[in-house]
Amino acid sequence: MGHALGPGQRRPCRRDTDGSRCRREDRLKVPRARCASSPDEQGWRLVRSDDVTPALVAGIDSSTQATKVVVCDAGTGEVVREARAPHPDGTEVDPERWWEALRAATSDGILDGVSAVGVGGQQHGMVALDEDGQVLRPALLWNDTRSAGAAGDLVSDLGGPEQWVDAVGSVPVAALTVTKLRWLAEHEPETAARVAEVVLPHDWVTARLRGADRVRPGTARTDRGDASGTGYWSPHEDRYRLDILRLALGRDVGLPPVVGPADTVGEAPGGMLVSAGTGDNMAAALGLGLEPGDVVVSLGTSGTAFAVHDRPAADPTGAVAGFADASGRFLPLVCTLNAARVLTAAATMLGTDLAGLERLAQQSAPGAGGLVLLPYLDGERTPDLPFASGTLGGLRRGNATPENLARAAVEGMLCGLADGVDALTAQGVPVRRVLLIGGAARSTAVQVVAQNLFGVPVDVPPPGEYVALGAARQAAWAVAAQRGQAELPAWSHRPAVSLRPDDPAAGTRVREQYQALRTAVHPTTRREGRSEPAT
Ligand SMILES: Nc1ncnc2c1ncn2[C@@H]1O[C@H](COP(=O)(O)OP(=O)(O)O)[C@@H](O)[C@H]1O
Ligand SMILES: O=C(CO)[C@@H](O)[C@H](O)COP(=O)(O)O
Repeated sequence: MGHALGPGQRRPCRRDTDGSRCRREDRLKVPRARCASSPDEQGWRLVRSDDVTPALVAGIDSSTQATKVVVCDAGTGEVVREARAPHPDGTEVDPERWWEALRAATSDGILDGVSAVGVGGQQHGMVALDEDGQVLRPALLWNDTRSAGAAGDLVSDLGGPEQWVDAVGSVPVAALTVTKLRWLAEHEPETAARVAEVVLPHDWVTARLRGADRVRPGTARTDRGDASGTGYWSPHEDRYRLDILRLALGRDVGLPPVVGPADTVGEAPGGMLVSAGTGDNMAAALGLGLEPGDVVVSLGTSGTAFAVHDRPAADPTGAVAGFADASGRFLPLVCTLNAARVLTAAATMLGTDLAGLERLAQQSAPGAGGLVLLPYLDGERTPDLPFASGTLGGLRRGNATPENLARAAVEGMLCGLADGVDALTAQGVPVRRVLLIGGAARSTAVQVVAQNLFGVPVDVPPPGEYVALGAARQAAWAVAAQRGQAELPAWSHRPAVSLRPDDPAAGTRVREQYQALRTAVHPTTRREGRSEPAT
């Protein structure tokens, strides 16, 4: 990687080349790897402030579709460099591809001069390692629904949804790691028998950042946020539920220890500190600096609605997952399987691109002339319909236009998340504004529809990689903690575009027609559709 100095190598600082002398009063302390001048007694190297301004931290978002990297000023959070590289499509992937994407994104030296790095990763993915740290099979990702049957079985095995909520805060669906382990035990027993340790995508990438060519059992670390998405770690008890791991896999295997939010888990070969990292939604919460009353609606590969809350969620309907956050609190979250890629699919159907879809959608009216799309194109997680497909309802000769189809796609994607925000409200989460982020939040058509759909003001922060930003903020926190500062560094935020509802009745009508079609097509949800459709 561009940043990686070999063991013992040091990058020269400017003092070495310009021969100037440090004055005591303008010295800063920076980690050892940043500068080749003499160490002081604490092992920090003293360098002139203009040599290290700004002190830099990096955040990595290893998400479903891509790896994104931001490098920030550690003091303010201002992004100074960015890069990205794509991941392969699919619902299972060899973790090596994530590492290759990270190498590609950082190959031009974007991490040069960075003092600490953190990783936010797609949640739930099952990375199964053998006793040598070799990956045993491609990681099964959060959006792989083949473990839906295992999820249903596990719910029954423990005694029902309430028992799951009591144990781990969430009712298992195919997304959760615990169901993937049960699936592995049932469908690939020989592989299951060789598993020595199970880690999550961010745990794996973080361990690789520390320089190892493989992730040997016992070396990876995780955090509360990502651990809470496994289904075998309890957010309210702060501990693994090994009985549940056994229920899924039939035996014990190694799991990464859960470290604290501001902990450092090691150093990269060039000397960068590596922070604990977390799940991507938890990282986004850090990147946005959420306040009580803020609910994030993120429109990436997944759609998520979540908030930072002071107590764990407990929703036996399974709509709200009772996750932990990356700061020591909780992160009640609703996730849909179909978000930004609904728009891509609709654009393909219309023979256009995202810009074309955007134009068409804005030429239609709220309600799309009665055309409604249930956008369950990849099955759905919330509601729990893993093998459902999309449904276009209300189609008439008079409304069969490209404009209405484009609008119905945007409305359908957002209605599922508006239902998600309602589910958070039902859990006692205060909802005073929605923060709209993720790739599809860049779309003006999405913003126009969102404005009246949530019943509260919608703020659209400037386009940015908030997962990576949050991971970088965690890295800055780890650096601060090493200096004895306990608080999460305060970072400034650029102002959001604020959208006030101007026709809430229109939003209500859009949601009502969506709910009517959903009820007609899927009258029950929770236990329905768990069997794969006949082919
Ligand atoms: N202007 C836009 N309008 C609609 N969708 C967009 C736009 N820009 C990006 N996207 C979509 O956003 C998605 C990527 O969003 P992102 O939040 O980065 O996802 P992830 O974190 O899952 O990788 C892609 O599916 C892309 O097509
Ligand atoms: O499963 C969830 C949340 O529970 C997803 O949100 C994944 O964490 C993937 O995120 P993106 O790639 O869509 O950002």
